[in-house]
Amino acid sequence: MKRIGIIGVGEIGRAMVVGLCDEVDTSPEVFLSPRGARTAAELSSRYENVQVCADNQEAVDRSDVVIIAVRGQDRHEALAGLRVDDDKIVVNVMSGVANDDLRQTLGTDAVLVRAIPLPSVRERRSVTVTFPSHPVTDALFERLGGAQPVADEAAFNVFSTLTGTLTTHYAYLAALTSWAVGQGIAPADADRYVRGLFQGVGRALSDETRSLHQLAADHETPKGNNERIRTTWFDAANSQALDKALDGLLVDL
Ligand SMILES: NC(=O)C1=CN([C@@H]2O[C@H](COP(=O)(O)OP(=O)(O)OC[C@H]3O[C@@H](n4cnc5c(N)ncnc54)[C@H](OP(=O)(O)O)[C@@H]3O)[C@@H](O)[C@H]2O)C=CC1
Repeated sequence: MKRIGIIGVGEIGRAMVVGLCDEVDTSPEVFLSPRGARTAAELSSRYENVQVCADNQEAVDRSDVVIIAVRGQDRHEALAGLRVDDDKIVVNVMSGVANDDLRQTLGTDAVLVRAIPLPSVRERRSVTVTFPSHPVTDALFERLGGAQPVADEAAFNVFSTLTGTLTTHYAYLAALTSWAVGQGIAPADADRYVRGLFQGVGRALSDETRSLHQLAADHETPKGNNERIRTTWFDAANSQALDKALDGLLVDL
């Protein structure tokens, strides 16, 4: 396994380190940038193969694969003046930052791979979309739950748009809970019930022999309660509003 540097040790940087290092037989050497100092210190004390570097350049120099995981707006400050030799492999996880843009900032001919790791890489349970496919980065993300290379950056952006819907899903569950509380149900009871309900739904998703439409149909009695809510709330107007929001995000990526 290659030596891995991480520039930007926040939520996603931490999730990747934990996924790579926690309870595995062999883990790579990991070199962290110093910012996000508390998280970096915690990770280096937890895993003996993880070290915090004096600066971003040292993290790059000691690594074969460099993961750029700062917020997009911080990239110029984080990367300005950084020397990235052409034999490195750079993984760009910054949402909305194209590889051409990053190449200009870094001024390198190194291989650049975009990736969308999600927080569940922490448990090695998340499939990570990548572009372009590269054997080293595909192997890296296989260790974290799977790699799904896509054909071009346009397809990458479609998947990136899909990842923008995650917190809406949680907010939907919170809205259902609030509605029940409004009907007089104790908050803890409503919360526990909604979580359990949708954990069951989540587990059913792992049955890939059934299409999503089939799964919906299997949960629905004709003219029953589920059909009623689906057709009265997730109606054509609501569905079009969702498409419009997704189209808008895709255009802006
Ligand atoms: N969170 C997610 O689910 C996902 C995030 N991403 C992408 O990953 C990137 C990071 O997101 P996330 O982890 O949530 O963000 P965080 O804000 O949690 O982490 C960003 C980290 O970058 C550090 N940083 C800021 N400036 C510098 C610098 N000059 N040099 C080195 N490190 C620096 C920050 O340090 P400090 O705390 O000291 O400011 C912080 O630790 C974003 O571009 C985002 O689009 C991609 C997929 C999913």
